[in-house]
Amino acid sequence: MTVLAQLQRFGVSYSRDRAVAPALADVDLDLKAGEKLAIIGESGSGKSTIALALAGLLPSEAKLTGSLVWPGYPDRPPRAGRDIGFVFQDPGGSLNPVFTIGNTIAEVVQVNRSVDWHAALQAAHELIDRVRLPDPELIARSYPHQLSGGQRQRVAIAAAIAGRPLLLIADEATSALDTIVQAEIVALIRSLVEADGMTLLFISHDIALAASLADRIAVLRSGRLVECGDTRTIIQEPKDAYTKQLLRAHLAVEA
Ligand SMILES: Nc1ncnc2c1ncn2[C@@H]1O[C@H](COP(=O)(O)OP(=O)(O)OP(=O)(O)O)[C@@H](O)[C@H]1O
Repeated sequence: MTVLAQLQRFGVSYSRDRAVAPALADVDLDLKAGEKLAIIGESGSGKSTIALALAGLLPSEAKLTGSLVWPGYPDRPPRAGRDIGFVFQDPGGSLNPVFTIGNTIAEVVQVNRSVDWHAALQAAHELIDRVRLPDPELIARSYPHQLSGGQRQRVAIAAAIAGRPLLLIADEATSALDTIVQAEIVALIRSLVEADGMTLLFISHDIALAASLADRIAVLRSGRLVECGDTRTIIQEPKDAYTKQLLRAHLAVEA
């Protein structure tokens, strides 16, 4: 597999109240083209910071160290919105409440695919169908508040893939959903990513959920990468004490 993005001794520090706080330090991580990579770790471990760095969306005051390169894109790194689609935890927050679902998705299509509004709306209906929402015509005319949380997340996924991205980043995309809807959304993400040959970065605090989807798992703790390997090895033969702790905590919750 070719490397899509490569982090080497990569670090990010945010300034807060004139103090500089490291959010990531010395991270060495390759994101391979076409893989499903999960990043797991507790709240504040730096997961979203990696996602924002890849998407070029870190705040301008963030201080970067080490390197982040896209070997296949030496002149222009992939751009968020078109080349990189994002799905966040709170679909309500990423959908404009006064736009219909159809207009929201069509706008993303139009911005990224240089088509007229009619074609963009048509593509929006097709995307609504692709994320397996019933009655695309009706959904397209609906507003976000008229949908359930799971349906809104499907819409957010449709908007995220509307620009035909090469990389989809799902940042705690299922955390606000109940277990059954969570499994449905994970299955949807998997099928879309595999059908379109996208690379997936799946960010979660839930090691079991990550294992159900990912080819590889990277474990972050306090801004440092403690372990990274293929999913089976991480789950069956974790090397790091923190990974073992995450697995034990999951088993305790299951019990
Ligand atoms: N814009 C910012 N300004 C200052 N500090 C920030 C900023 N964004 C994140 N941080 C800090 O950086 C650290 C890593 O945050 P990050 O959001 O990457 O972690 P996370 O693992 O994604 O957490 P969560 O699962 O809660 O979203 C945290 O200590 C956080 O408070």
